[in-house]
Amino acid sequence: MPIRHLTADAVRAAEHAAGDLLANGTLMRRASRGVASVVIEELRRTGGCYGRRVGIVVGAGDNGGDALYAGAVLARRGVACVALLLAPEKAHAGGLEGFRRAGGHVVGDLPDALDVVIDGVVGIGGRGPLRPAAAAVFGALTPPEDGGPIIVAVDLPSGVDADTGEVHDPAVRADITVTFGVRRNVHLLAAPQCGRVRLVDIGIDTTGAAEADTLWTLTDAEVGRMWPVPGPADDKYSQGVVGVIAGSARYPGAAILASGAAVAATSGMTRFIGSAAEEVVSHHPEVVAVHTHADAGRVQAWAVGPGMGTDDDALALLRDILATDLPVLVDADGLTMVAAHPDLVADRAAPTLLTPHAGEFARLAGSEVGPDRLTAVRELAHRWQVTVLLKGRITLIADPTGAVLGNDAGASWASTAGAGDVLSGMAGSLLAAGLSPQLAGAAAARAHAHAAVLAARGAPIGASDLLAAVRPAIRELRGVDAS
Ligand SMILES: NC(=O)C1=CN([C@@H]2O[C@H](COP(=O)(O)OP(=O)(O)OC[C@H]3O[C@@H](n4cnc5c(N)ncnc54)[C@H](OP(=O)(O)O)[C@@H]3O)[C@@H](O)[C@H]2O)[C@@H](O)CC1
Ligand SMILES: [K+]
Repeated sequence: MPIRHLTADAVRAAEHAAGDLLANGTLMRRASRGVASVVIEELRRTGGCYGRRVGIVVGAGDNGGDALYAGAVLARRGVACVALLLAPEKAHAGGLEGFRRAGGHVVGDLPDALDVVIDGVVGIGGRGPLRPAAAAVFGALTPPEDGGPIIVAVDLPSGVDADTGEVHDPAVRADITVTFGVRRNVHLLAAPQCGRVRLVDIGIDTTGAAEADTLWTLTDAEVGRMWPVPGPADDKYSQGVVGVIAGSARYPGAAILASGAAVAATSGMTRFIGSAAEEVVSHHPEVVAVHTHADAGRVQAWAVGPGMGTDDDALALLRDILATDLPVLVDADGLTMVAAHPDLVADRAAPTLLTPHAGEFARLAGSEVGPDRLTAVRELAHRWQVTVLLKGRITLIADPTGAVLGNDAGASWASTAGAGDVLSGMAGSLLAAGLSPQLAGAAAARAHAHAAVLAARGAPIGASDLLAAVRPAIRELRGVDAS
């Protein structure tokens, strides 16, 4: 089952559906025990609980209540707990009483030399950036890498939007985020700001949430299982033939990278059309490369665009390809032409996957992506009735129905010239193998990100290194031990 992320409204609806468990405070007690056990685990990992020091920053709502009840659990374990109340008159009364009774102290300033700071400023009820008092507290902390406390956020790092993941300035940057029942959009969309996300079961049922309130992520195992590999009855044609149109004789790089990635991603055949046909074959002799569409032979899907140029010939070729009833991925120069001639995709009934980065997206949509990337990508896919893969550290893939899959690359090593060409070839290959545009995009994004991490191992890479790591990445996702 893919991992589900919900909007704040959908989370609240699930909490309300829990009835008495919400009303009698059971949900909050479970949530706070979850926060406390994550903090205890962290303290044990670094020497134990007794005599360690935890500071709690408490806001005006139930998020502060979670933090105070968690402080009470910690205080009973012998942790020295202090709480700074940002709005003393609004602090959660039951939580504050429990905290004091367990031996916690309320302070006017956080002391130095804390081991952990708990961010209980705001959760899903927060709006906008940290207010000045909270900003001053977090701004004064020494970063963990310089010996300062680690920051554990309750539900989400305060100052980051629960639904859009917009990181306001200022906002908390957490080392660990503890959330309850189900992940929120923020945990994917602002993953780098959340640190490690720990999900605590509090006994709510979130399965009834509407698709419009849901953002999905595939697990590695799911990507591994859906990756097409040859079966006993397969031949080179039955696995899907992909056609790549990329690069030029003058700039053959995109052609070589995209077709190489298509070869690496699946075992079927790769065809190529373009003026760089000879260069492609010299790098990848298994590619059947020709100069014109008329000579190309049959394919099951096309990946078109990287480095192909935007002149009249390129436009005519793109028009021909998009006029077929085959699945087509359009990237880079292809997107520039589609942005200028939306009629190219307007009447397509066959699956279409557009793979823009933020700049290309703005050209297609007519406005910048903005801070709400999720809504932006959903709207463009709906408006154009195509699947849109918006690239970034967090890649979002929206289909025309509004369903969105997201992929956190986990690192930014793939931010290198030519990496997009590799993604096009991989996703095109998966389209040819019969995956839907959304699954092809999401699976390719996951394997691409994994390949980047494997290739980099802590040092910068180029797209050729990334390409070389595509097979090892697929192997790992499939759980195959190659040794
Ligand atoms: N319901 C349950 O049983 C469960 C709930 N759970 C927990 O409750 C949390 C939601 O609690 P919530 O609804 O009380 O909202 P919450 O996020 O604490 O704060 C909102 C208040 O903060 C303020 N404020 C707003 N923006 C601000 C800013 N930028 N900077 C500073 N302050 C700001 C604003 O107050 P104002 O000062 O404007 O009057 C507003 O009223 C949820 O995330 C989870 O942790 C769990 O225990 C599971 C069970
Ligand atoms: K928080």
